[in-house]
Amino acid sequence: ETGQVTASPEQNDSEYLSPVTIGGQPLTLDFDTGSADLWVFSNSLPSSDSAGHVTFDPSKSSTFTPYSGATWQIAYGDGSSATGSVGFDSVTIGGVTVAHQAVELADNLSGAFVQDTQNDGLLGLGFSTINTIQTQRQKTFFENIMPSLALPVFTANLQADASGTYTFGAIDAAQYSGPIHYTAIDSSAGFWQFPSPSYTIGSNGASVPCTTCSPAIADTGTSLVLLDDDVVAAYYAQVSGASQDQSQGGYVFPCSASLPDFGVAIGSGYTAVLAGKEILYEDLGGGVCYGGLQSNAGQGVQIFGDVLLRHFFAVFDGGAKRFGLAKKA
Ligand SMILES: C[C@H]1CC[C@H](NC(=O)Cn2ccnc2)CC1
Repeated sequence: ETGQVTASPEQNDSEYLSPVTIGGQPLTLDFDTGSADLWVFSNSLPSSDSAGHVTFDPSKSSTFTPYSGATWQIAYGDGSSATGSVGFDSVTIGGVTVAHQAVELADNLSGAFVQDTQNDGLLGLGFSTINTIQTQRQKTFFENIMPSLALPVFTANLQADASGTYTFGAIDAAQYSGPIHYTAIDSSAGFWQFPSPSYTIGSNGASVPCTTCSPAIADTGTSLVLLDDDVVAAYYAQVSGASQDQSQGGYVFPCSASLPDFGVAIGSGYTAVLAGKEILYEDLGGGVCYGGLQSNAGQGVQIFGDVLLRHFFAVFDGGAKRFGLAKKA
């Protein structure tokens, strides 16, 4: 079987939200390849937290079964967090159903989630080695559905300021053109992780090999591209007027600045290039703009988020354990 759903951007394309049905109840979730928990706003949240959100009410689902005693707690790279209880229910995405999916019910969450009222929770598409359910971690939707899919894959075709697509079980030829450039992934840390041994700056920028470059992860749940400090410093050294602004939390530059192209190696065979204008992430006002490339704060992994992914067709191959990028159709 195969399934397909829309991926609708929030402001600044900061995240993408997709429709999911849980126990017959429709919710809108952020599909996140950088984590492995499926959690939802639930009716056990105080109304001050759930106001404006759609909440899942297990008592209204005829197929929900509690996982008594199980708990979960997650913290994300942006400092947001959530905790709660667990049950199992039927989860359907684009017509594809997992009958007994672990569904994590939030009964406490951080302010960032409360304020983001279009988001009713997250659906992790990473590997279940990093699922946070205790005392027995549970599989992701993709791991559960994989054996039933025509192909053991899902693809992400995110768009800039427009609705895109997640597809499960097929690599839709209508969504890309030319070759898919694959790299093997190492899932041992729970991520779609691969080496990124070089980068390029400028339109005919020579490839700069970096033996010390941290491995990269493909992370649909992160808005920006978060790079090793020396790489991001090398980029903004080429942007006149750029500076690190602690109050804005990263590199800013005059909105009128000329931005060089930037390319990152996807494994050792392919460099994914972003046009300079795609590095302008947000206009902060007063002629100051915030960059889409920022530091990973020495996390030892480079995080290739939506600023990169939305310019390509991305293939997450769970069967062959590989990740690929292609030009969009
Ligand atoms: C080391 C990496 C750090 C960044 C992590 N990504 C996220 O936290 C994405 N996310 C989801 C909700 N809010 C943010 C992935 C691991």
